[in-house]
Amino acid sequence: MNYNLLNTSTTTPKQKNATYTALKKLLAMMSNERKTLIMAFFAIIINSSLNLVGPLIIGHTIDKYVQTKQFHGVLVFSGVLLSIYLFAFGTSYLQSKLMGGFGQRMLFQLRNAVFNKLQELPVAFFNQNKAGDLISRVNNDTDKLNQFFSQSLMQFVGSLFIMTGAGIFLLSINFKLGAAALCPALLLFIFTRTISPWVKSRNAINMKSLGNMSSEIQESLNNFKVIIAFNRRDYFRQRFNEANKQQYTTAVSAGLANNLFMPVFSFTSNLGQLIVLSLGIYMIASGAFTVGLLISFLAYVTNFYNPLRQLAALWANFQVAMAGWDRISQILALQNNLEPIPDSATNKSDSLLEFKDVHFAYPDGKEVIHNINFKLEKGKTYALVGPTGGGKTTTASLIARLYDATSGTIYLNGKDIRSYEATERTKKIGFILQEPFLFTGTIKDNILYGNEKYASYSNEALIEELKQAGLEQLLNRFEKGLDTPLKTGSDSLSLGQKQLIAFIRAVLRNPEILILDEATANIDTITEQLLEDILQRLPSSTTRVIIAHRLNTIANADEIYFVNSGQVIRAGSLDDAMEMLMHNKRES
Ligand SMILES: Nc1ncnc2c1ncn2[C@@H]1O[C@H](COP(=O)(O)OP(=O)(O)OP(=O)(O)O)[C@@H](O)[C@H]1O
Repeated sequence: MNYNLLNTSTTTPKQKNATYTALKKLLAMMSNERKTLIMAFFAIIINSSLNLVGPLIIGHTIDKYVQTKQFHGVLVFSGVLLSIYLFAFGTSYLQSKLMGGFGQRMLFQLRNAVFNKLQELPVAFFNQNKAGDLISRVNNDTDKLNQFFSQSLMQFVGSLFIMTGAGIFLLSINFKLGAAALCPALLLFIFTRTISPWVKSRNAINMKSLGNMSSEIQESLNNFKVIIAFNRRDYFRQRFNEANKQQYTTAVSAGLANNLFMPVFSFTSNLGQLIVLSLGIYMIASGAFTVGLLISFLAYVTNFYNPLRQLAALWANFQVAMAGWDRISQILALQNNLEPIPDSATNKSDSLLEFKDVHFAYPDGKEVIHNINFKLEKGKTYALVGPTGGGKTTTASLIARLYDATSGTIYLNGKDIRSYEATERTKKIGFILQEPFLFTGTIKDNILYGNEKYASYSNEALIEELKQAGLEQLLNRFEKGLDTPLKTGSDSLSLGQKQLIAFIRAVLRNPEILILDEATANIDTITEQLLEDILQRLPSSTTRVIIAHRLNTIANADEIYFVNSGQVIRAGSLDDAMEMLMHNKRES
């Protein structure tokens, strides 16, 4: 499955209905907000109606009371107008409050939905996408939608309402003149429909480049030590400058596209007035129309085109929001291709773990594992040795089902490894990675990560368990023991210390298969010996898979596999493995 979001744009012109489909999906997510939306809708309709009657009352007051100097009537209608304006203020406030709350709840829900989806996706997804771009989608793109919904949607509805009212008045006073006045609006409609996909694509490109810029910032912040050590500040400054420049260009282009609506809408409004004026004067001259009617007609044309002009700005916001939604829905539409599948009854294996005719290629790369076959038995220790880039980590990743084989089958306890639920599989297989990742929290939080069995244990009870497994000596190396605070990305711990915590975490889970991928590479020889003793004390049924470059670490292995150029060969003894490594070195 292709997880590369930048190669799966949903904004191609081919997908004509993409906006509407996206909108429908978005509204479906908001189904529990129906009551709020209906209330806000009525508030804006009442507000718009009040705004429509205002001028009528003013006209009526002038004609009936001002011209006849009946000041009592003027006073009464001023009071009526004041009440109307106060009521309009109330409905406008209510609408803003409802939609502001709705926007924030939607933002909260959307960010949760996108983040939860990210948690579900497999390693291949994260290999193919940059963290900076993903952060931009979770933060910026969701906010574009919030802005549209909290600020623009109901204005959109209100403007549409006033415009429709004015349009009906125009057509009912004089159909022919009304139709002529509305003609430019038809042209405008065609123009908007034609240009909208282009405007949306400008906005999509702009958001993509914003994501790209976030990736640049993220990369340089993550690797600041290397940048400083190699004095590459200029290089990153230049890369950031380029990304920023590109962002500037795409933002200008999107801004121009968004702002194109406004002058075009103003022009059509003026065109409408001009048509009414010229035709109206002609009709007055031929006796078919009156001056009074022409004045009210012009007022309605203004009432029709003014909200239309406002709609232009709102339409641009809508395009920005839809481009954002496209980018969000790309993530939401992804499926984890590592979901459990039904187990096929054939070709069962009698080993603890078996690779049968396994081939593997990374999603966007060439094949790196070629037709490998090997078995792991219960309780034995296996070593994977071989040159850098030979395929050891990839083989281990396949055992842990971080990826699925491109072809062939991997059996765990005789069942296709793909048929296990993730919780069951991760309980059986423990993996200590080359670069262990620790979360913000304490050592206790980190070693109990994903371990339900000990989640409710007190420190004392947990220390007792650690003692049983021989792990307490490792914990004692940290001043505050279980309560030692850790910070993500902080350098308060050495790599070796991090490896120790990852080791305790994996061993405490008591997995059936424990994979150590260069897990002791940064640990001193004495501590390494201690780890070796702990490994020896694991239950006799535990199978160990050790990947190591230092051959002394695999001296106790029952079986050694030589992994080179995507092939896994049984190496025999440690001496044979050494010979294979030396031979490989001489050849390369
Ligand atoms: N995420 C990835 N995407 C594409 N190719 C990858 C990825 N990870 C590894 N590879 C490629 O797969 C091949 C095997 O890599 P692997 O990490 O399995 O080797 P290794 O034997 O563990 O190396 P080392 O001893 O350096 O850890 C290499 O050619 C590498 O370039």
